[in-house]
Amino acid sequence: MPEAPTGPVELDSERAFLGEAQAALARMYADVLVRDIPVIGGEDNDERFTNEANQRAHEQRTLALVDLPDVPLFFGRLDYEHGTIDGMDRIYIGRRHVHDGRGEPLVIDWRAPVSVPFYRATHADRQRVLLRRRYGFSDSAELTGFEDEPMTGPDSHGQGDTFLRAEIERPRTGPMRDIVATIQPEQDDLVRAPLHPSICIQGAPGTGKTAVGLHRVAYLLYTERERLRRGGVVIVGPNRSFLAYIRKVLPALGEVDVRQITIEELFTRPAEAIDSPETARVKGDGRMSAVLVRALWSFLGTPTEGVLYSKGAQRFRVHDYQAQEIVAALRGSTGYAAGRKALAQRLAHAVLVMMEQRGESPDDRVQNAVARSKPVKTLVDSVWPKLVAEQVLHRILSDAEFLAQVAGDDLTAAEQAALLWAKPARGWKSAKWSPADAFLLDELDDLIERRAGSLGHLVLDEAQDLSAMQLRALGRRCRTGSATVLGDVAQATSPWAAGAWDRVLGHLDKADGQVVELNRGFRVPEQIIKFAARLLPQIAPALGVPTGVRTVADALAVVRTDADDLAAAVVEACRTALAREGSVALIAADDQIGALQAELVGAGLQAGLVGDSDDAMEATRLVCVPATLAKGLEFDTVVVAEPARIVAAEARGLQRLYVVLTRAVSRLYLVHSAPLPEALQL
Ligand SMILES: Nc1ncnc2c1ncn2[C@@H]1O[C@H](COP(=O)(O)OP(=O)(O)OP(=O)(O)O)[C@@H](O)[C@H]1O
Repeated sequence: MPEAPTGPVELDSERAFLGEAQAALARMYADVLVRDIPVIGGEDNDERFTNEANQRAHEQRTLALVDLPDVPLFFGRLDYEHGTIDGMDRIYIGRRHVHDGRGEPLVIDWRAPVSVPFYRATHADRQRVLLRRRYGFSDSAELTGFEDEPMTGPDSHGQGDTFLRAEIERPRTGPMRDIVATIQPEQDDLVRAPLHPSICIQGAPGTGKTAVGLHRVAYLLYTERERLRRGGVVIVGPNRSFLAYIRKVLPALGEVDVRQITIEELFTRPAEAIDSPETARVKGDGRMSAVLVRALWSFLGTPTEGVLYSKGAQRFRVHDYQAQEIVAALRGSTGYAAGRKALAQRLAHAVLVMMEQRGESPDDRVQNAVARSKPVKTLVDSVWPKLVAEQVLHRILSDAEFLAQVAGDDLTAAEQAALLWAKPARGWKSAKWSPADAFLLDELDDLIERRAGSLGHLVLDEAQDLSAMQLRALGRRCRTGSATVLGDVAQATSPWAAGAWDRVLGHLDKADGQVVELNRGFRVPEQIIKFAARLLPQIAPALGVPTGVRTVADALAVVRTDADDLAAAVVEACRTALAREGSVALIAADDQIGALQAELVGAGLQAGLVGDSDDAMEATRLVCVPATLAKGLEFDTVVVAEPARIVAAEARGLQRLYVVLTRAVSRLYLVHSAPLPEALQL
């Protein structure tokens, strides 16, 4: 943060206030620790559940009040016109609410309505604010200065920008930081957007999508805590390295109860087989949903015999044509399992009607007994067999004739061929399922027995990579909740990506969601983003060129070497990068990164490998990143080795390169021996 032009006396008094607030937070923490947790006597399920919930709430409240050593308690101040807010002309704004024990607030939560002008007030619309003050802190959260922006005098443009720039360029040392002190107005709009409808944010690299998504979660938990507590909030990210990178943002904002997981972790079936990219693409395609419906319902037969039910000497016959009518009426009008139950009940009901016609007055218990009787069960089992999802999918993937019949016009012959197993498992129980199969099975599970899907809010980061079938599965878990969808179509690297955002929202079953765009790039300096954007006409021609909010001197350097000298040039570039402050990454194709890491270590540099452990990015200042794990990450300086090899590694290699080139906050060194992709040649 810039050293602010402030008088030492005032700075001292601000420091004293910070000390007071810290002492107050410590008291709040101590109060919660000693507070008794209510315990209800008894051991039945309800009581145990309530006791556990109370215990959990207490633990979370305690955790939320821990004073994190490197997170300042407040970052801003607003001086209001007298009388604007009850009893307070000045508020300190921080990550959480701190009070003095007598009900007087010392620090106001950034999410409270009175804090909004900190982010939104302008000279043209100052919202009764007289002065906006921003504080600077050292890495150990020591108050080092402040900068004032009087809102009444002449407009001193750019003070906020100086702060923003300093905050972005503050050297990175570990996981992602929150941006609560410098949220920009266009970001604030999205952070504070209501829970419904869902929103979808398309944004170029570094426009703050992830940051906005996380702050939005914190905001929604503040405004809708009760509603969201019931269903829960889940953040779905592309891989463990990314989740490790963002894991500290919400706790720093006082929110410790949000699950952050990969999509595979949300679905519990272990993946034991691997699909080719083309097979995975077809399995992920939204057209598969119609194929699954047809496949499932094709297991239904037509009754050729009716039911003969005997009670004592009496016989009751439901004719085959009656059974056929019942099956036809039920087919497609209910879930599969519910239809099976309903068939048994309707057949029993037909028997009951006959009993009544013969003068009996049977009740519900009789109907249930008939529904469970052998003749009814025999018909139901043969016509509407009990099924599990695996049985249906096993048949689709192993029986070419069956697949052709249920594929209808939805899949081409080549697509059907891509789906079929080369060596089908003998039975469904011994089949090995791939990651893409998990979503087909999930959809079949739901077609068989519809699930509730009660998540309160779902955040999907890097959503451009999700397939239609993945999105449908996610949407099913959040039927009544809402979603925040974050992504960039230019960064779609998966062969199964679902496509345009309105389609993504449709697959999620949130077609009323609003698509908004962020286009000010905060992370990447202008020179680098312009360079990377030369790939856009090939990878995402519909997108405009993003803008960078900063330029950095010597941001981009391209080094050409012979193939034999590549490793040495990479080591050299990493050494140069390490001479500056902040984090450094070497990014290379997955099949090259290991060898380059060995070269770095051989040259005496400490370099961990992202993907090896959750804390790889904190363990060493220089890390090696396989290109496929770079998404969503950022580093002060990035060295990219051999871009052509990154491009050649996969079908959407140019998109992957675009991701890789846009990871740098300050500097990008490109080291290559093979020619650069044509669009990047200088
Ligand atoms: N308002 C802001 N104030 C300070 N830093 C910001 C702001 N907005 C974004 N940043 C910073 O810019 C960087 C990029 O943000 P983020 O990772 O959220 O972008 P993204 O749009 O998700 O990028 P990508 O598409 O590459 O994943 C982060 O370091 C973030 O902290």
